[in-house]
Amino acid sequence: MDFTAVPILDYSLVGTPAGHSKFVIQLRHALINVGFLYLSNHPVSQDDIDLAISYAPRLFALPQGAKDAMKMTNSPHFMGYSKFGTEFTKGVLDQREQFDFATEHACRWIKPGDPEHHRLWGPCQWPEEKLIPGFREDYGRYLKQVEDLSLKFSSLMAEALGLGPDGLTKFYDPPELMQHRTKILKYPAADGSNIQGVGPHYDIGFLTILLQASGQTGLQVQNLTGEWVDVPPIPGTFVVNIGRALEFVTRGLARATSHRVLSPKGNAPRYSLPFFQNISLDAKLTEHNLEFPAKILALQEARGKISPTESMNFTQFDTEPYGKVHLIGRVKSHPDVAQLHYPEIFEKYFPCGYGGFSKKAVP
Ligand SMILES: O=C(O)CCC(=O)C(=O)O
Ligand SMILES: [Fe+2]
Repeated sequence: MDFTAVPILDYSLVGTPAGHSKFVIQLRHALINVGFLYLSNHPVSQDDIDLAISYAPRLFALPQGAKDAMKMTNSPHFMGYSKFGTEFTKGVLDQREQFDFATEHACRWIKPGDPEHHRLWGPCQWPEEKLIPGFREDYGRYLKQVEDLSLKFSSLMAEALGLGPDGLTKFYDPPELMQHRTKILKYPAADGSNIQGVGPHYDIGFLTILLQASGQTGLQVQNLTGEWVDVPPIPGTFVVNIGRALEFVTRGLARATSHRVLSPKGNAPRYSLPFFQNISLDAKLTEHNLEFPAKILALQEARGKISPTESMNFTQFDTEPYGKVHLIGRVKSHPDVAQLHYPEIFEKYFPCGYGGFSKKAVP
């Protein structure tokens, strides 16, 4: 049976042995058949969530000059501000404005010849403290809790896939090297039908934890037959989804699910705060062969085929390290940044420049 709604999983079940087993069975179903789930009763402080949500409109309301001072084109690490209408998904302009942040590190690209994806590590661009006092500290505290949850969740996913709780740890760097990414997103309201807030795509890593930070709908996911299913905001929950890297290392057992956001109708913008959990940027995914129990593989068999989709992002895991695949994704999404900082990769993916792409409604 194909899904017509995204399942809700109750994280508080994990607190007792019987509940833990129940949660793992529900998670197995969600990973194999859906690729998306809501997580309720999670351990992230509701006060910190409310604070993070309260900063989003204030951040976008900063004077344009303050936002431009932290523009992403300043940063070879793809951190900072992207004004409305500068980001592409599969060659079509997205209708959103955003700030990108990541776990902060010194840049790991030291000299020519070092892997290019080592330039993804680097400092963030933060707004001046006096313009939005407390934001950096409060948002950092929120992110740390989401990161901790994401790592616990990886362990639960490993159990659900029959690998045991440590079955996925080999894909992660030690904590001092891990770089996770996050965005604060604003989708302005738009008239017209099916305006592309962000186009159909997959996420890259093992999992994404998304906070829908306003009441507006717009997020949709594609089920097995290719129909778009709404994922409306449910207060008190996160949306968790599987990315392409987990799908790759599990040979399709866990489903990465194509999703998109349609611009909200009416007057109010939609805000969201995704947290993209990365694995090691140096990981070569083909070097790890995971063995799954036959009874779990039978569930993949029972799922049947997934209809073809127009989302074909992140296809190079068989030849490139994870970080390089990540970098290629960033180049395609942010060609203006790539043109300045990665001219050779830019040239490869945009041999005719990117000026020809235009606004298009999605069908
Ligand atoms: O804004 C959302 O709800 C989803 C955003 C998303 O899918 C992404 O940025 O990868
Ligand atoms: Fe996404």
